[in-house]
Amino acid sequence: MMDKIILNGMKFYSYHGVFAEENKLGQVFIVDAMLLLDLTEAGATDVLETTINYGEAFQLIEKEMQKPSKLLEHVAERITKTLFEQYDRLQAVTIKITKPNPPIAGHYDGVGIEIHRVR
Ligand SMILES: Nc1nc2c(c(=O)[nH]1)N=C([C@H](O)[C@@H](O)CO)CN2
Repeated sequence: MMDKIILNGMKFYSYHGVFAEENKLGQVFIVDAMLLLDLTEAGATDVLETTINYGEAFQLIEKEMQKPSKLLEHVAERITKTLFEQYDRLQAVTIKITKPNPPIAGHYDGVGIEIHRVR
């Protein structure tokens, strides 16, 4: 079982979507990220440089969320690519993106996607 760094419920106001109104008005997105890596060394040494700084990971995710895409799948793949490029120690990642208020009539908590990628 792999160790995890978890960033849950990150909220961003962004402009992703297949409809022009979404690209123009924007909406709230919720991102959950799970970074899988070995945390043994950080646990033993108490040194930040032996792990992934989740504050820095947040900023990388925030930067990707600011670049508009049509599909949530594309946003999630961009986030994954950035994290793998930035962190050699990252072995796998799960990214979930939810739109709580998309332009879809009905009652629901949200719609979205989740991807899991292994290096
Ligand atoms: N699999 C997906 N389906 C849809 C997406 C998406 O990103 N992935 N997006 C939309 C619209 O942008 C949505 O916000 C409103 O219908 C539709 N389906």
